[in-house]
Amino acid sequence: MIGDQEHRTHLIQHQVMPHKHSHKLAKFYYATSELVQKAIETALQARVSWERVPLKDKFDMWLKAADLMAGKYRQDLNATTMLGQSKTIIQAEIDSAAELIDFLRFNALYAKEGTKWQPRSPEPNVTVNKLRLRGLEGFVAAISPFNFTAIGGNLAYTPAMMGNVVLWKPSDTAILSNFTIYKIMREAGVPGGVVSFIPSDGPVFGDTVTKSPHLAAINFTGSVPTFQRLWAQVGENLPNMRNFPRLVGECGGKNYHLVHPSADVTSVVNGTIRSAFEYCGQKCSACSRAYFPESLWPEIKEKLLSVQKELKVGDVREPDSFMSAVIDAKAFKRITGYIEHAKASSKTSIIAGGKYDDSIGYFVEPTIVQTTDPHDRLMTEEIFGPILTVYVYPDGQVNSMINLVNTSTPYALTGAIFSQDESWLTAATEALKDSAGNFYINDKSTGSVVAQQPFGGARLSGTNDKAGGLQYALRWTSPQAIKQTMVPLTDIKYPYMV
Ligand SMILES: NC(=O)c1ccc[n+]([C@@H]2O[C@H](COP(=O)([O-])OP(=O)(O)OC[C@H]3O[C@@H](n4cnc5c(N)ncnc54)[C@H](O)[C@@H]3O)[C@@H](O)[C@H]2O)c1
Ligand SMILES: N[C@@H](CCC=O)C(=O)O
Repeated sequence: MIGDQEHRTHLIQHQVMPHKHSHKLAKFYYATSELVQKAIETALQARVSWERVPLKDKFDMWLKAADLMAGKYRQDLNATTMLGQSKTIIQAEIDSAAELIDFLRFNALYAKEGTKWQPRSPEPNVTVNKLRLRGLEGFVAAISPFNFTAIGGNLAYTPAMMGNVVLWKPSDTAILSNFTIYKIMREAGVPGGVVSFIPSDGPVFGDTVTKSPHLAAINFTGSVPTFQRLWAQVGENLPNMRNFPRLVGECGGKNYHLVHPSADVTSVVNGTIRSAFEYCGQKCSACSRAYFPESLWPEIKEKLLSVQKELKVGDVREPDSFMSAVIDAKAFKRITGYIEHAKASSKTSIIAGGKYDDSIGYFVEPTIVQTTDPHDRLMTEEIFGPILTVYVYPDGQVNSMINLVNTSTPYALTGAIFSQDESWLTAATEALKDSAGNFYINDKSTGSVVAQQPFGGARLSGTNDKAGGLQYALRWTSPQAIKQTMVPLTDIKYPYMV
């Protein structure tokens, strides 16, 4: 949707359940580069009137949208997320209804709080001295991932709330739920052209927006290679740009659970299973590598295996399914490639799961691998699937594990440490300061909540702009300082010369 118009182009995209043979849910049409260009022009025109809408009226629209999402459209959001993205009932609810509503309400609140602060001038002749928060000059390109419906809504609509116009490219595999958000926001009063909803091939969209001199910002969540490519393209096109575009990118992770010999085994087992396997491990925060002490390993192993056996992998419409199919054929191929690596390597053994089947859908068993090599690709590369790799260390080496955890991957998204020894917890928390943007103590590495644990990581995990936090909304403004006096400037002399 560009402005109020629906455009139909050559390439038809069907949104289907990751269960291959299930019904088609909807048809979408991919935008060409010319259409993306047209959307840029429409956005720039819409910007003029959108900027004039008072912030207070925008907040009212956002709160109205949140009410619609909590009320009459809650089932639509949840159902499209379940069927389109293969989320179980509970995983859809915490994402597309709850988290999205929180993003809308808390960002409005934080923006309101953030805009209260004003600079002061001690000069008696200065009648106005203030900071005006403007939208960015140009347009914002919001590029969202498949795995959280709420993230798509946040990437597009938080910049819009702060006065920006946005081109929103949803992920190919989350189009239907994302379009549902778009329609609700229109019903809540957001005018056409403020956010244009543009399903398109990634490179077609990325290449076009990064060539535009009017690109003001990219708000991206997805994988490291995609963000690196966009960043490089912006750099190449910088000489033609009117701005230095603001680049916000939240990317991948290789999230860890580091367990001390004093840890509570039940918390470790339950936290690790939930973090590694909920939504098939397709959360950027999912635990993918675990470090367990030799002394606790027999008990942890027995319990992990017994819980893993109980996890039902099935249709998302069955309430007792713990997880379902992975998102698409490409993901299935990537994930099963890691399982084949685990089978082939002499340093790894599969201790649970390991089977997969794409005859009726892209199903992969929750898989636990034990390795003797803490630098194996299974311990260092983002898999984004239901595979947990475990390294068992001699208890005496617990402190060298801290250094290993901190240095063996290029990521720094989430991590968790488990221990009942408070002095070790204090020392490890300090030593692991830069290893994770979201750090957990005796809790799993997933499950951040908007406004409770603002989310994002550094190193190659992203620019750490903390979605769901106080600063996020203000990131989408270009502040202007205004000073006014009505007293004539009568002289060029400095005060000490008078
Ligand atoms: N840090 C976070 O907050 C966070 C949250 C969710 C997901 N993620 C990460 O996202 C990744 C999974 O999501 P994904 O598979 O959708 O990622 P992806 O990088 O494949 O795709 C993300 C988006 O970029 C688009 N895209 C692809 N190529 C493009 C190009 N050349 N130009 C412009 N856009 C392009 C895709 O179509 C999609 O909309 C994982 O790495 C995960 O860790 C991070
Ligand atoms: N908010 C989510 C992470 C989002 C990334 O996929 C969590 O903490 O589980």
